[in-house]
Amino acid sequence: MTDTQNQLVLDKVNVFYGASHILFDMSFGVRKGRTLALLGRNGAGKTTTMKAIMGVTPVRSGSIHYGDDRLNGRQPHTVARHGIGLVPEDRQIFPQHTVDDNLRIAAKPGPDGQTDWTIDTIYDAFPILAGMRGRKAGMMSGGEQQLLSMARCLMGNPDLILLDEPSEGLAPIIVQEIGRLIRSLRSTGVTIILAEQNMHFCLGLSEDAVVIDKGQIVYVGTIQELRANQEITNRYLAI
Ligand SMILES: Nc1ncnc2c1ncn2[C@@H]1O[C@H](COP(=O)(O)OP(=O)(O)OP(=O)(O)O)[C@@H](O)[C@H]1O
Repeated sequence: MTDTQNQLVLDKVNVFYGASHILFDMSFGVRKGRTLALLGRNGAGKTTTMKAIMGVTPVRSGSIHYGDDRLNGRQPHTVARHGIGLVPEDRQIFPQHTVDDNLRIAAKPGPDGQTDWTIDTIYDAFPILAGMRGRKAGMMSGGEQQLLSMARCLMGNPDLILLDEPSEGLAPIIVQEIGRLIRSLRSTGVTIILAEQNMHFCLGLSEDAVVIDKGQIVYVGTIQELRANQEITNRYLAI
């Protein structure tokens, strides 16, 4: 696999929070149109990796490239303008606004002017949201808010989506719905990084996998090879 096939490349990325060294020489690539599972236990550094890509958390050394563009050192809104969308772990919806307003506020064309996702295509893809478009977001269940957060990200017509633990703490029925959505997103050709603690959730959803532990990469390969690698799964993943 050469770097030219990669849409996003992290090369020896180091991140600190104050004096604490959090990510250590993190290097991996994500290929266009593929889904990569970013796996690791609680506190392994998955969210920090996503925040570093988005420009929310500064990178001390190393580089993050998206195609030919260097992302590190750029502001989050500039990274977003390149076509990268984050669905954050804490969802970041506007609780006082309706579902419809939450979606309309997030509407913008993608980096090449594409507008595949509109309020209508979103409601087609997210029938649960269509049924509650007038409801205040703060009055929705956690799972419904997670769907809204994903839908808000799509309203920005991204080429690369960072999904931070979308299944965490949710009822199985909503986890299934989120899995269905990720599968249908994949069929649109979008690139996805899916941060998860749960490898099994990622099995039918991703081709590639990176496992991190204490801010260091301990596995890069396919998810099927990872599944068969008991040494890594037992040691670094909560199964
Ligand atoms: N703002 C912060 N200041 C200091 N340390 C932080 C901060 N945010 C995270 N950390 C630490 O950085 C490490 C990585 O955290 P991170 O949230 O990236 O992990 P994670 O793999 O996403 O885990 P989780 O599943 O808990 O979200 C942890 O040790 C965490 O305590």
